[in-house]
Amino acid sequence: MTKITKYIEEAKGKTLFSIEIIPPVKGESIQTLMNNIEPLMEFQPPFIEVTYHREEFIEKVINGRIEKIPTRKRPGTVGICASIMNRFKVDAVPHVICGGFTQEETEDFLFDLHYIGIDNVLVLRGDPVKGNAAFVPEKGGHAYASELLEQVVSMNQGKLLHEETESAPTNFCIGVAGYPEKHFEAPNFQVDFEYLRRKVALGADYIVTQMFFDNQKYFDFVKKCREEGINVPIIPGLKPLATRKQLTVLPRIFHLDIPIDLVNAVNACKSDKDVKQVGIEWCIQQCKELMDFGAPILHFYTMSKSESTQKIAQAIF
Ligand SMILES: NC(=O)C1=CN([C@@H]2O[C@H](COP(=O)(O)OP(=O)(O)OC[C@H]3O[C@@H](n4cnc5c(N)ncnc54)[C@H](O)[C@@H]3O)[C@@H](O)[C@H]2O)C=CC1
Ligand SMILES: Nc1nc(=O)c2c([nH]1)NC[C@@H]1CN(c3ccc(C(=O)N[C@@H](CCC(=O)O)C(=O)O)cc3)CN21
Repeated sequence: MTKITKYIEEAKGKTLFSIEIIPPVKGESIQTLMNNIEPLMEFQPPFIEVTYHREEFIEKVINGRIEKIPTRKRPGTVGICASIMNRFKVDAVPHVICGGFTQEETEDFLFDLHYIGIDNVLVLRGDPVKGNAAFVPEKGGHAYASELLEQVVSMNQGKLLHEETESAPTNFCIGVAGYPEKHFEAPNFQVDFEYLRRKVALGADYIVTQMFFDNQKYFDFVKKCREEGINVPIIPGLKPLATRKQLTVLPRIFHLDIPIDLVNAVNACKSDKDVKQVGIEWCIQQCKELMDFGAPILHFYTMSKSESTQKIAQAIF
């Protein structure tokens, strides 16, 4: 399988299209997911990213006592990756997270990916368990994406956690997350930026950004990275706005600003059907500017729904 950085090199400046999907809720048909990916394949994404979802805790009454049961709402990241590679003949890029994994479990997980022919991973810390305010690392696991990244780099060098002898090296191309409007937990932009710098210094091959609705945030971020010697590709992450509720939900979850013109356009809408159209048009405009700027790839957070992304891709590719 091909490395993301190679796809970018081979495109020779042409902007590529990629998508991110989430595994289905357990019990839902995988066919629904495939039916949503299918219409986006005409835009030839070289890869599809697949998110990873950690356990959640549900409360159940067992023998008269309330117990917390760990359960996974969206299992199957590795299986979905394999399925996508088989069916669409594109690369799948799984998210690999720190949360819920010991280092040993991470090592085994990475071997599974390696064995099914995955050569790209997006290395993340991951979100806190649903309902918890703060991220808590697993005992014997990683607390930050940079630590997990070091483990992947070691495996690429044939070094395992506990084996004395050298292992056959893996060959992962490693992506990391970057935040044009800073990560929500970081005390300020500069502090967050220093951690990004560390991730790249340790061997990250490319950056995928958090979503943004104001291109200037991305332009400034890229400029800052280049000035500070971060020279890896910076892939913008885009989410077409789809509901009025997202005007408040997205800033709350992701700590990003929504430009006044977009807010006004959404508030002028009569229904979410109209909001969807506004979201599509806004995103098309963003994409055009990002292409002119020379963004290597436009990466869409589709949430496994194809409609808005398909319309946007039709307008720009
Ligand atoms: N493309 C994207 O933007 C994506 C982002 N995410 C989410 O992003 C969130 C964070 O993940 P990452 O950015 O991978 O985490 P990270 O480990 O790089 O950073 C997490 C937070 O810790 C801080 N930090 C990093 N290293 C530190 C250190 N050594 N000491 C003290 N503080 C440190 C950072 O400033 C940031 O606030 C997660 O919630 C993840 O699920 C998920 C999927 C894609
Ligand atoms: N902190 C964080 N966690 C993630 O999992 C994540 C990021 N950031 N940023 C990049 C991608 C994009 N992701 C997402 C996640 C959710 C929505 C979303 O649309 N959420 C719902 C609201 C969900 C809620 O109410 O909890 C929405 O209606 O917009 C979009 C992109 C997942 N990834």
